[in-house]
Amino acid sequence: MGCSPSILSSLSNNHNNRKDSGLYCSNNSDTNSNKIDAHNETNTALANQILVQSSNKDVLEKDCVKKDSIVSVSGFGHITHNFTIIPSSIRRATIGTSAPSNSRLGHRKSSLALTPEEDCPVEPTIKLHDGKYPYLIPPNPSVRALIVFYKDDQVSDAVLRSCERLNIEITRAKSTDSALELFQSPLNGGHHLVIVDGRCKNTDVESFGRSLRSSKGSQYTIMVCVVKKSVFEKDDTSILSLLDVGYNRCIIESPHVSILSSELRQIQHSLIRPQNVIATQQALYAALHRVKDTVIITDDALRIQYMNKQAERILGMKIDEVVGRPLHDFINSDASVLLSQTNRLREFDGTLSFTRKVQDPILLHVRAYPVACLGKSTTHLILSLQASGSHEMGLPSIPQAKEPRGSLHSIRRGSFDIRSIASDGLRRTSLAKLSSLPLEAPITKVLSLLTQVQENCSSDEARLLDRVMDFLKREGLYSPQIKEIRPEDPVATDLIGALLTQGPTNVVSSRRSSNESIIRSGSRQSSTSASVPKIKMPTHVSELLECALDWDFEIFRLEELTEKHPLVYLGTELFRRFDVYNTFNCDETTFRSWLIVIESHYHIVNTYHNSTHAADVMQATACYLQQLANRDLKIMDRLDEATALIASAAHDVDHPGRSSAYLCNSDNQLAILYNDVCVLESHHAATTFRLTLSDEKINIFKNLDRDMYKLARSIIIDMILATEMTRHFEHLAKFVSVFGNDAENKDIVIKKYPLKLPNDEDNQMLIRRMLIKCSDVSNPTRPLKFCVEWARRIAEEYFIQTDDEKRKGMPIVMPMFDRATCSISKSQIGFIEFIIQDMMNAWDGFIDMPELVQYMQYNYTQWKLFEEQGINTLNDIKRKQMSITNANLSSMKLDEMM
Ligand SMILES: Nc1ncnc2c1ncn2[C@@H]1O[C@@H]2COP(=O)(O)O[C@H]2[C@H]1O
Repeated sequence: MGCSPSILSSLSNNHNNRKDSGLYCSNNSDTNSNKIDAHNETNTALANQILVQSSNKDVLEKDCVKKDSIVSVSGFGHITHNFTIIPSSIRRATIGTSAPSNSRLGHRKSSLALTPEEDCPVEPTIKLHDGKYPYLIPPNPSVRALIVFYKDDQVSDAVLRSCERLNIEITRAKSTDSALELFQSPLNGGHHLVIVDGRCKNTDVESFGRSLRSSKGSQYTIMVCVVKKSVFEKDDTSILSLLDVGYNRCIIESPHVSILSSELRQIQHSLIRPQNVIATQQALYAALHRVKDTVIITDDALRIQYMNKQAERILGMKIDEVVGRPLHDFINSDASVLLSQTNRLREFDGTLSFTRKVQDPILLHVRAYPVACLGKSTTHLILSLQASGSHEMGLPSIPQAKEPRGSLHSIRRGSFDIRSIASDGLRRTSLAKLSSLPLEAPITKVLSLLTQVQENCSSDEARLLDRVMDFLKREGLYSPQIKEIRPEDPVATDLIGALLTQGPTNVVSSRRSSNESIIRSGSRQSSTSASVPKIKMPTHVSELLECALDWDFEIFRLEELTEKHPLVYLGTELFRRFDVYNTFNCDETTFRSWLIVIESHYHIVNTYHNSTHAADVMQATACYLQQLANRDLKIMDRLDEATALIASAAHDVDHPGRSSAYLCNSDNQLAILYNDVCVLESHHAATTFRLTLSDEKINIFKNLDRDMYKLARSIIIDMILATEMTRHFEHLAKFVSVFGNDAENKDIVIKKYPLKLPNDEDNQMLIRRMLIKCSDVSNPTRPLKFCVEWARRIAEEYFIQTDDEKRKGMPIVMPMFDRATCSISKSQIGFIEFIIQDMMNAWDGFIDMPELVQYMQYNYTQWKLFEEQGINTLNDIKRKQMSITNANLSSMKLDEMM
């Protein structure tokens, strides 16, 4: 005889599930139901991820009681059920609390609530967390059944008693008409289960089934038909017909409660619960369709499965036009990084250009979250997109200074306050003027497109676009986006504010044509005739310099041994080790003379910004270069190495021991010369070239041909300017957006670099900038005794500036850096937290020097300890230094320190 009843019914069940599991939310999902073959479990798990990972999650959580967060979803019956987005915290808190098991009529619980309910017959213990993302608990409401039996007999009695046994809430109907009415009742309809007596010849069970299935909201209802045993025994097609009209299951009549109970239990587990899950997933898609984020979901083969309304708007396409098509069809930039990251279940964060239907391509900031719903490899990719340039949401906000501190020095207030710059009319006129010029910058094009969009959108959307355009009109789209500074931490606020406050400035780009990566010999002969005093390298100095490439190099010992001329000695050694003389086709004497002149232009009286700092930065640079070379990444060519060493040696030359802000406040000539913008770094770069070119004897560039000189010059200038702290977050953000920000990326970098980066001059520039930045502020990542000494030196220099400002009645750039009151420990904690930590993590992720992070973490805990112990002033620090020296902590091995 044909198939067994359960096989037949499960076939039918699959069929119906497929029909009902469209990814669209609508009150009649049937229209769209065949478009997407959604795998129910997969989608449910996927939906969990969406709820959790939506970048609007916070908003959703905050707004959970607002009307906006209630999304109507057609659920069981044609009553529209409210799906309330419950904050995960609340959701978790409700787990395990008991809900009344049989909440009967009147107080009907939402069948789609995301909280589990206690009357689950055999609720398996559900793990809420897989370590990374919480799971969604499938809803398990008490089941409500509509029992349609035309007369009472042993079978109907057994059905009713079985329902009772299983705590199934029953509504009875004695005719198909009244059954339909009950099912469609707004108050009590929309049952999970309908059991129909199919034994009576006179009733048309098929047409009842059809009518019920066409009732709104019946797509999740399980329909069961009780038939005579003989129907199965005869090879008759009536069972198939019943299944085809929408019954999920046909069961054989039985007067035995035990048989029927077990049938019903199976139905509950295998049919009703999955339907609940599908309904919940549907609700999530409904919510997703309305969120303001732009969301696209693909399957593992990167075929688009879903995009929400916002994505439709941005790409100018309807969901029907994209579903099933490869994501590549819509991306017209290199998506290999996205692929490689997400294939490895790592998130991708970057910018890609997307094709649109009619308009020009659009640059979108993409966050891609790979999700593994089944097994361990990616099954879905969730893409959250934002118009590039408006992704300040993802970046921390600028700290708000409590009070303005002097003209240029307070942190820019309310830089995110949005003002409409011009009225609509004005804006259009000026754009019209601009577009009549024979020039067009990409940003002008973007603005004019946005203005066009504004004409056809709602006033809310137009206001939002106004904000977007305001942002786009600002200079420096990557300007500092600073982590919020805790208001109770005034020392950190002061320091970070002073470091990061100043208008951004453009950095010279250093493009190199592909055939220029090898240094050609210059035409002029090297000048060996210069009368440079020979520097004798005393034995103890040369012994010390054997460790010139160790991260715990004794820089202060060198300062002492060389009577405060460490740069000449260390520089000569490092130039030699990196074969810079050959790279520049220039003799050692010229380089040594150059070092002497550069060192002599560092101010010996500065406690921090003196030539020992320059030597320290050069040494850190050399360590990084060596590490890159050791890893054979071919990131830095010989010119890169030489210019990096030169830039770091000269990066603070002629530093006056006062900050740029001080120079601006005091109308210093340098501030006048550089218009208050990037004053010190511009001066260091200019001084480097002025000194070098002023005398052939020290002109280390003299043997480079013109092109090579220009290239070297642009790299050096760019690197020196990159040490300007006001653009710290900009450089970091760009670096992280290309190379990621954690150690997990180390292997990716190794693998991708040789393939992807050598020709990519922009990326090369990011690495060079990051390299010098991480050298410039490497002091918190050095062994503790060096770290403390640098902190003491910078604090002293800050104090001297504050003393000076007070004496001259000038605005005080960092009022907290007053020698009488300042907590040096606090300043170091803030400096590490806000400036150093993220940067060093990202750099270690790229370069693979875990000691940087280990020392940094150790030093950080020590500063915390010092703070607790009340070690704050210079004298306290000096005392502490003595004990550190006695304990000789710096010579401890890292693992002993941890
Ligand atoms: N340990 C530190 N504590 C506080 N500020 C620091 C420390 N190290 C470096 N800095 C600051 O970071 C700045 C980096 O650029 P500069 O060398 O011009 O000036 C530096 C100091 O102002």
